[in-house]
Amino acid sequence: MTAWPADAADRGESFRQLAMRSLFDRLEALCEGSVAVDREARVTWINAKYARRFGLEAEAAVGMDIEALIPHSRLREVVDSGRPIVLDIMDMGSGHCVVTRMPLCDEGGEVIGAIGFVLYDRVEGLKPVVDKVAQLQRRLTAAERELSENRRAKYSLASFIGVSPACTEIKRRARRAAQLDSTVLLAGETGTGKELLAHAIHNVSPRADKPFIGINAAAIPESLLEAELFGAAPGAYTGAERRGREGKFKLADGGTLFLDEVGDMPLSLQAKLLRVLQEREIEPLGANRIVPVDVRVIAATSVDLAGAVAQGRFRADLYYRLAVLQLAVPPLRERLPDLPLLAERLLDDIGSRIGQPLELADDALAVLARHAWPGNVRELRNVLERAVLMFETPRLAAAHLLKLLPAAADAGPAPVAAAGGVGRLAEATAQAERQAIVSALASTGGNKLAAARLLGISRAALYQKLSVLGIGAPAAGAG
Ligand SMILES: Nc1ncnc2c1ncn2[C@@H]1O[C@H](COP(=O)(O)OP(=O)(O)OP(=O)(O)O)[C@@H](O)[C@H]1O
Repeated sequence: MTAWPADAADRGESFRQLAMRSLFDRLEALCEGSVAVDREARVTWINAKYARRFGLEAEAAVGMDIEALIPHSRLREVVDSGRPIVLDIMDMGSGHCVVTRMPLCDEGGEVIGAIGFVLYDRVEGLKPVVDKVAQLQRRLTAAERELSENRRAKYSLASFIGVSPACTEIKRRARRAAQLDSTVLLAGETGTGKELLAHAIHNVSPRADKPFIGINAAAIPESLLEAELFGAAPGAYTGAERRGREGKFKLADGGTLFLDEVGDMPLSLQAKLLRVLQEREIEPLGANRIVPVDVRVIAATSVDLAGAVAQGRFRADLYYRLAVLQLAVPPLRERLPDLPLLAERLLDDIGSRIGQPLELADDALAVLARHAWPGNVRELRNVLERAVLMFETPRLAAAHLLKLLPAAADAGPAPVAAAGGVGRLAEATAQAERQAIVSALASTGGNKLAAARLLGISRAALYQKLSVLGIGAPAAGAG
C-alpha cells in the first residue's frame, strides 16, 4: 500500500511521480522497442527487446552513436531542436515502423537527451499511409535526380562537331582551359556553339560532377537580373518573391556559371560581377550579409566587348578580368570543311527525332557551301529542319535548299522555280523578317538591344525571332 503524504501539494507530486513511472512502464511494455540517448545522441539505455532487433545485448549498444545503431533515427534532431516528433514512420531496412520521439529535460528545462518509442513494427494497418509516404518519397527522389541532371552540363567536347583546323584548334584550347580554373571568355557570333563549348569545358574540368548553371544576361529584364544572379533575402521583394530566392551563383556553388551575352549586362551589375570575381563572395539583394561562393565563370559574348569598352558600354576592368582566357569561336563560314560532317550529324539528329533516316544529295552540299551562314550552326540546323518538314522528303536536294536559301543561288546555278502551294506567303514573310533582322544587327554591330529598338520590337521578341529563324549577329569582331 502506498503511504500518501498528509499535505495536499506533496500528495499531488507523489501521485505525479508514480503516474509517470507506471506510464513509462506501461508504454515500454506496450511498445515494440524503446531507446534513450544523451545530449550527444549516444545511446544511454535501450530495452532488451529492441536491442535484440539489432542483434545486440542492451549493454553492448550503450555508448553507440544512435545512427550507428539505427541509421534512420531522428533522435539527434530531437536533442538538437528540443522539439518532439510525435508520430513518424521510420525505415528500418527490413520494413517500416511507427515511432514517437520526445526530448528529455532536467529540472531547469535544459534538454539532456531524448527518448524514442517504436509504437508498432507491423504497419499493415497503416498500409495506405505507408504506401503514400513511399510513393511521395519515390517522386521526391525522381524530382531531385531530374533537377540535378538538369544542372549537369549536357555536352562533351565530342559533341562539338568538326575536324577543320579552326575547329581542332578551338577544341584543343577548350581542353586546356578546362584544366585551369580561371574565368573564360568565349567570343564569337551567335550560333557558333559558345554554349555548347561552355558545357564541354565544364564537363572535362575538375568541376564536372558539380552543377553547371546557365543564365542569359540579355534575356532577363534588368530589374530582375540582380536577384537572378546574386539571390534575394526574404522580404527583399513583395508578393511571390516574398520568401527570397537563391541566385544562380549560389546554385552553381562548387561548379560553373555560364554567363551568356555578358555584354548586355547593365553597368551597375557589371561592378557587382567584378566584385564577385575578385572577392569570391556575393551579397544577396536586401540581405546585408556576404556569402562566400566557389564558382568558375565562363562568360560568352556575341558583341565586340573591346569595342563596347571603347564606347563606355562595358567596364574595362571587368573586360580584362573576364578575358584572362579568351577563346574566339570561329564562324561557320571560316570552317566550311566542317559543313558535310555537321550537316550529316544534324540530319541524323533531326531524323532520329522524327523517326526517319535522312540524307543530303551531293548537289545540296554545294548550295550549303555557298550560303554566308550569319546564324552559323544554329541557322544550319534550322534550315535543315525546315527543309525536312516543308518538303517531306528523306533526301534533301539542291532544289529544296535553294527555296530556303535563295541568296545562295546568286553565286551559283540558275535558281529553281519557286515552290507552288500554300507555304509561299509564310516563307516570304520569314525571308523579309530575316533580312530586316540581319541588317539591324549589322548596323548595330551585333548589339541585340539596339537592334531590337531599331526594329521596334522588344529584346525578348528579337531573341525569339533569332531562334525561330535561325539567324544571328553578323561578324562582330568579337574575339
Ligand atoms: N560545332 C558544333 N557541333 C554541333 N552542334 C553545334 C556546333 N556548334 C553549334 N552547334 C549547335 O548549334 C546550336 C547553337 O549553338 P549554341 O547555342 O552553343 O551557340 P551560341 O554561340 O551559344 O549562340 P548564342 O550566342 O546565340 O547564344 C545548338 O543547337 C548547338 O548544339
